Amino acid sequence: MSDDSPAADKVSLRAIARQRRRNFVATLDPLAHRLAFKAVPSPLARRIADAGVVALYMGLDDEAPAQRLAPQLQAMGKIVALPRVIDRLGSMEFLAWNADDQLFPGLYGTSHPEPAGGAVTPDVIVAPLIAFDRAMNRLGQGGGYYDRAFARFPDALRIGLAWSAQEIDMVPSDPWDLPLHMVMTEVELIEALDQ
Ligand SMILES: Nc1nc2c(c(=O)[nH]1)N(C=O)[C@@H](CNc1ccc(C(=O)N[C@@H](CCC(=O)O)C(=O)O)cc1)CN2
Ligand SMILES: Nc1ncnc2c1ncn2[C@@H]1O[C@H](COP(=O)(O)OP(=O)(O)OP(=O)(O)O)[C@@H](O)[C@H]1O
Repeated sequence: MSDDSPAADKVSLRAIARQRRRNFVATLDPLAHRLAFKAVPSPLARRIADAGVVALYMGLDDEAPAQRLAPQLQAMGKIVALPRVIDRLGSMEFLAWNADDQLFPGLYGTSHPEPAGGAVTPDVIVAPLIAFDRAMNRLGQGGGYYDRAFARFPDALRIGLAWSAQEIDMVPSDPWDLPLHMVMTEVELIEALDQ
């Protein structure tokens, strides 16, 4: 693989973008951090009006804390789900979750709801990311978990959640990468132009 392949680009971009995210979160005003990502903006609420199941994720480290959207989504009548990593090869399922349900430790330091309830089909997938661009490309952890979930649930609305500092000029795109429909940051909601 040559050094200018998208894969090599992605590896170096991940390191740069993770560092930028870390610096941004470390210097963010604590009150601004505490208030971020708590409310579902009205254009998003309208867009997901007919959705039954919304998949969030439990924010790790400096990730945008998607779980904070859960109470409002539940008040809107949505079933909230969280991912469970099934193996180290990229398989993941989504499990229904109430904000007060216990979580269990999973792979890669993640935590997930009790699997006995069975997997659900998401109408909306809120995805973590390392970086995004205005063309709605998403750079993830590199495990291909969300790429595969997007491919498996092609009708789901794909929403990236990120701190504004995670925007970069261009995320290299591979053939399997599906663009996001929306990106929500602590300051704006970005919608794909063609949807
Ligand atoms: N909060 C949160 N939950 C999530 C994800 C995520 O990015 N954030 N995932 C998003 O996919 C899924 C799996 N999580 C992952 C988390 C970390 C790595 C990781 O650190 N990968 C290494 C390389 C692989 C390895 O260590 O074997 C790396 O990027 O250096 C991979 C997947 C499901 N749940
Ligand atoms: N739909 C798919 N089916 C099978 N493999 C896939 C699919 N999408 C991506 N992959 C594989 O996943 C790997 C990681 O892809 P990539 O570097 O784009 O991850 P990412 O989008 O940054 O990470 P993630 O989706 O986990 O957050 C690649 O090796 C790719 O071949």
